[in-house]
Amino acid sequence: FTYLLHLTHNSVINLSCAFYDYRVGKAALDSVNLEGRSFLTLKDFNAEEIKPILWVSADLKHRIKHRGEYVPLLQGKSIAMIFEKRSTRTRMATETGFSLLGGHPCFLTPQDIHLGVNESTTDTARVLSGLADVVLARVYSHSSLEHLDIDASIPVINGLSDLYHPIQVLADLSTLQEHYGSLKGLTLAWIGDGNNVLHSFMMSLAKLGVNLKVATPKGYEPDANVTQEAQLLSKQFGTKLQFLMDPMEAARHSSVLVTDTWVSMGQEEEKKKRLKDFHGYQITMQTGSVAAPDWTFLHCLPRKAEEVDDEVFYSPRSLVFTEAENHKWTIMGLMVCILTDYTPQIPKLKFKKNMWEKDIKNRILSSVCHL
Ligand SMILES: NC(=O)OP(=O)(O)O
Repeated sequence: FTYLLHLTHNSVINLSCAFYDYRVGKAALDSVNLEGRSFLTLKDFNAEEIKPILWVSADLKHRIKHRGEYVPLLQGKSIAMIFEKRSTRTRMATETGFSLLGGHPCFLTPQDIHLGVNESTTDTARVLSGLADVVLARVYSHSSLEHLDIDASIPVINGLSDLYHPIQVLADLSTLQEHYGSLKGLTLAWIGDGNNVLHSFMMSLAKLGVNLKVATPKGYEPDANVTQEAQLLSKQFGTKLQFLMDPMEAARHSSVLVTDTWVSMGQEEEKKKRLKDFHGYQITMQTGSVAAPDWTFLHCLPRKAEEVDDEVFYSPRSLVFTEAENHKWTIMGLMVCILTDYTPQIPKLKFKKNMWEKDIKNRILSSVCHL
């Protein structure tokens, strides 16, 4: 019942947000120009650059999915998609999204191209720069992306590296923006491995006013340099950042519970040890029982039951399938931002709640508590 009230409340707030800020038009995007930019890490993007990507993504979702419009913004453009590793979501999201916007995607695995076999990264980067408009690459080592980016004259997008997974976090931010109507003030609890997705959260959340609590087993903490950078960001933007070992402590009063695989691609040999080390980190309804009343669950997928049980994973709290779909709209939004000078048609998104909205929420919560 409490959750239903929250859903109703959020719908009212989202509706009000939709009519709140109507500064539509080129002026709103003019100060930010992302054309020609590479997207290797959210570390390189400030809040005023992240927000337009989310806005354009929401706009494309609205125009194409809800209004059924044809929006061929990428007509005549091609993307080279280099995948050193498997993918379901990123591949499908990029291929179908790029095509939907009128562009041409080319999927390239190490079996299809000379890169890494008999052609250098430098030469491949220069050749692709003449044949495509953008490269998206999923690589083992982040340095491969940096190398590609130095030698390519077209934008390079990180489709996942050992250090960051920024396009995943764009999908997650857009999912939370859709669900909560704003991001500022939320607390996200990361429970699990200190991996590339967490690193991308650490490089972006503070800039958007989101607090972060991280619970990892000993030995699985995030990268030390990323941690240092995140601590500086949290200080700069006045958000809370905590590193813990206790999953329940991380979940306490948090709005968003997030986990990911305990065994990433390339770590299969460590599986037995990892399953043992992560014992007690599974997200269940008991974890949720100490979270904020309107808590939700995210997982970038693919998911294993040891990380989150079925009860949470398939519950209304779980936003995972919207999150997977939003991978497509946010990749499309990103591509449009870096390849065109498009201006969204929907009202600018609102990333911060008004005081009166907070007041309504508090009143609803307190009346529920008195029932
Ligand atoms: N979340 C994610 O990146 O999924 P894929 O590995 O299927 O692309």
